[in-house]
Amino acid sequence: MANTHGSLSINSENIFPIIKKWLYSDHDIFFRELISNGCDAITKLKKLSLIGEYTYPEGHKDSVRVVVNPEDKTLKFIDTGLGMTADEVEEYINQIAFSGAADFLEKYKDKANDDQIIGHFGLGFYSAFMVADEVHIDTLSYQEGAKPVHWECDGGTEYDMSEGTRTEIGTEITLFLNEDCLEFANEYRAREVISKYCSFMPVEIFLEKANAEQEYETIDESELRDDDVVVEHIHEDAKTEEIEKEDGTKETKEVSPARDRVKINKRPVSLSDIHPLWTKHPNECSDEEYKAFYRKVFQDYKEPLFWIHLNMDYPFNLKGILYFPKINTEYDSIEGTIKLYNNQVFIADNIKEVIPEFLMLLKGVIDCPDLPLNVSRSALQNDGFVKKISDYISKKVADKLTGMCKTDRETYEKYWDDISPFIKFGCLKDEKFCDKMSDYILFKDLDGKYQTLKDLVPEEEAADVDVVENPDDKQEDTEEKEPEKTTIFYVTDEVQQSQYINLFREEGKNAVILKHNIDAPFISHLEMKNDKIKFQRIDADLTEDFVEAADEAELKETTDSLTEIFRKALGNDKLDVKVEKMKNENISSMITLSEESRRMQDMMKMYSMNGMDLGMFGGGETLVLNANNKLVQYILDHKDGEHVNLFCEQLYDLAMISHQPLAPEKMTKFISRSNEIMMLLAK
Ligand SMILES: Nc1ncnc2c1ncn2[C@@H]1O[C@H](COP(=O)(O)OP(=O)(O)OP(=O)(O)O)[C@@H](O)[C@H]1O
Repeated sequence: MANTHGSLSINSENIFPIIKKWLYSDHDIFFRELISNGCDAITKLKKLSLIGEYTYPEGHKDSVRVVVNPEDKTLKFIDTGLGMTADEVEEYINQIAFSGAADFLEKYKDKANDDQIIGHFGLGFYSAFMVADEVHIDTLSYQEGAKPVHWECDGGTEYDMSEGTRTEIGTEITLFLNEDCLEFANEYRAREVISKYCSFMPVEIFLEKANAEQEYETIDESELRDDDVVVEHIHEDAKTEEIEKEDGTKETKEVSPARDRVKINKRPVSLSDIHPLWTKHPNECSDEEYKAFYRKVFQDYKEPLFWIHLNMDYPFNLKGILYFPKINTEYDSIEGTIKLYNNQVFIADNIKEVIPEFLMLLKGVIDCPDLPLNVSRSALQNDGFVKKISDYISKKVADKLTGMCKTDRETYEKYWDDISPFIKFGCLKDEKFCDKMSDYILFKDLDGKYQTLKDLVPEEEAADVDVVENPDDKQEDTEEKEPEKTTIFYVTDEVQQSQYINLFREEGKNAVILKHNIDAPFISHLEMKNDKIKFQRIDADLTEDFVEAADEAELKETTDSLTEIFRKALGNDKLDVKVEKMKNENISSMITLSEESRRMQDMMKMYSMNGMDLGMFGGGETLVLNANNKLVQYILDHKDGEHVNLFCEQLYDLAMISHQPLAPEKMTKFISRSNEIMMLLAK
């Protein structure tokens, strides 16, 4: 072949400085591009062999070898693929790849940040110039009579091509690293990058260091494989030990038998697992394999709760495994990772255009060969196909969860506390998911029993509820009525709200426990979707079940007196006081705060900045005093008594404590007042 010198067919004077600058943020990506080109070439040759166009030489083994050479500052990528003829180098490298790179730049030159390009697919071979001043290709095509080709380019727009010296079919790409990128010739750095992008590529990948000293390992002769290079056969004699018997005599015992061992050249270990678990059929995978895969990929040594294996061929190809990790109760700290692959080539973590947002709280891998990846993220967002993938994934997750709830309720309940924040978040984010899940959301009650919304609000009851709850409320039929609602009582803190819980229990009533941050927005969402239900925290109001019927006039009089006494004692003339005759006479005082006010306060707290005065959002609480309680009666009868102020303050604080945590200065006062009261007792 005649030596050629040519000019690459692009307009720009020199695209390489642009490529370098452009893709600076993750310029380790050239590893992926070059290794996946090698894998593609190997796959193509395999196909040719399958259709009888090519026969592999004896002992052939597919591999991509990456050879780092820190002394020479080079990096080589050597594959056993189909290679290229001179014409092909001309076409694929000089013309197509360059125009690909030029197209790429043309398309994205106005985009401000490179995050908009998924994985920079389409840049391919020329990504090598992101780190190298000069690149050589040495290739030999599988085609009969093909001559080896040597190609080189020093990062300008000119290349040289001549006959090469390669004798094995395949391609070797040599990068002469520029000074800024010498790190990539470091074995450990190279290993790190290859592990990041190529852990599951479909071809074995071996990393080597040029001129490294040969390492050895010793194995049993029975384990010897054909491709091992034997250095030495070693016969090990049996090992014996002398032991003293009970009667004092000695005996020689064999501790390990004689064996034949072989010293061999250390076997290279592939950096890629060419059959990742997601490519297998779910029936072929054991629980242990799923767990081991999880540990390996996510470096998480806590066991996942369970997993969903996605496996579909139609209408698009998608495989993957989603794990539900064990989380703590604060959903803010859940940090998931969904790794996206395209034909076992890693693309990126957490691409929100493809993976539904709420699923990012999980950990998992998704391989979708049909994804159009050489487009910008904004284009992906508007791509109907991508939306279908995303919908499919969330549908599958809902199916798995509902299926589990139906067929294995016990396990579902066992996991519920861990998975509920995730499911509730999903319901807030994805209407379809919410609709599918709505009958499978569990509510844990005060007895630790799990119930669905249907159990809590049977349909007939919801429809008839006006008869039950509001017998007097027979409005004119013509007027449009608000639908009557069933109230579901809930507890957010079992310790703090224990006084109310006890009241509920005494009356044989139940409540559900909703103590996670996500529950507040979640119940609002449920109320919005279902106009027959209303959630009310257990301390929002005293329901009629807890109080006795009383003479209204008498109660009003008592209320007026107690209001005056308490307002004076607490120095708060806006204090709301309500007096009730409660069935349980041991309760002296309680705080109620209407559901609406409390939710508003909680919301304000959540959105308020640090250091913002929350005092302005306080208030609205009502102090409920029990007219049946002896201490309250004492106060009423001794309003000018010596210690009445002390009692009033203490009663108020005691009521407040079971409603919300006391502010620091109030807590200090409460403690010193308690001491004072004990002192009085001691006298
Ligand atoms: N190691 C290789 N062995 C054989 N052919 C190769 C090799 N590397 C590149 N080629 C040829 O050069 C072409 C251009 O490569 P390049 O990496 O630029 O783009 P691509 O692989 O087609 O697409 P992508 O953008 O997805 O990488 C390839 O399509 C292939 O035909």
